[in-house]
Amino acid sequence: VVGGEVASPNSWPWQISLQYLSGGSYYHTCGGTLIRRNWVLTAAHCVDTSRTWRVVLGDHDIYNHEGREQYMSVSQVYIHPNWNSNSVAAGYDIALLRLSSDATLNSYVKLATLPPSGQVLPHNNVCYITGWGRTQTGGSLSAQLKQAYLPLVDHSTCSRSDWWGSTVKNTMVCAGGGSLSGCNGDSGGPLNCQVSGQYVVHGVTSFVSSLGCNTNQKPTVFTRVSAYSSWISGRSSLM
Ligand SMILES: CC(C)c1ccc(NC(=O)[C@@H]2CCCN2C(=O)[C@H](CCCC[NH3+])NC(=O)C(F)(F)F)cc1
Repeated sequence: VVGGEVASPNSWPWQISLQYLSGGSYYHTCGGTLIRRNWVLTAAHCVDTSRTWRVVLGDHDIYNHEGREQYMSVSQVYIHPNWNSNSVAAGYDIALLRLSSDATLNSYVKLATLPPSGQVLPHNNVCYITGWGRTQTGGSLSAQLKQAYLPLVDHSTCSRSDWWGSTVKNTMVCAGGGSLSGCNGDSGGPLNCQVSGQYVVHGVTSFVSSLGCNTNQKPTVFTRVSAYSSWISGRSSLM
């Protein structure tokens, strides 16, 4: 997350850290969202390599054990069947992880609210991106979970030729576009949008400009969760 601030600990209790095993240690690579006690929503591009994954729930500082964490192993990875790793512009950048056991829900770990199928929010809707991603283009990951206010950008604006043009599809959501943005390592995490006073996870962080995370008129682009409701509910038996 470029700009914004460190979140109050566990204030986004559905945010998870997706980590992979390498040389006996686990490393943060992506974010994700807890949607059922044993299901996590993330980005396909996060998990399209075969690795040993773990999901950390209730985390704040990814480099320090603070006692609220739950470390979950992943029993199955379901990448959207239409995902093509050579074409993030085609969309389908969404995946579900089945956890080997159920999360314990408490004040630090809660299930996200997902939008109704097809819901598209208005331009400038209040949204926050959260994640442990780089804090500057080419910078390092954030130790503590960060949040940044990214107003929603409607499709007509986001698909303007001097914005993302035809790269952005209707199955995506744009937010920000100024000096605040997501950045590498925020992938797969939630775009938390305020709807009737409640935060709803409307996006899965997908891509930013390769010219720089907070490139003007290149908002952070998210997979639109409401475009994949039936796939999510069908796969995670979520009705
Ligand atoms: C569709 C095409 C024009 C296109 C648009 C944007 C990009 N962006 C990028 O490649 C930048 C540079 C580092 C990773 N990255 C990204 O945007 C990666 C996803 C890459 C998926 C493709 N392999 N996503 C993130 O960094 C983010 F924002 F989700 F945290 C690449 C291609």
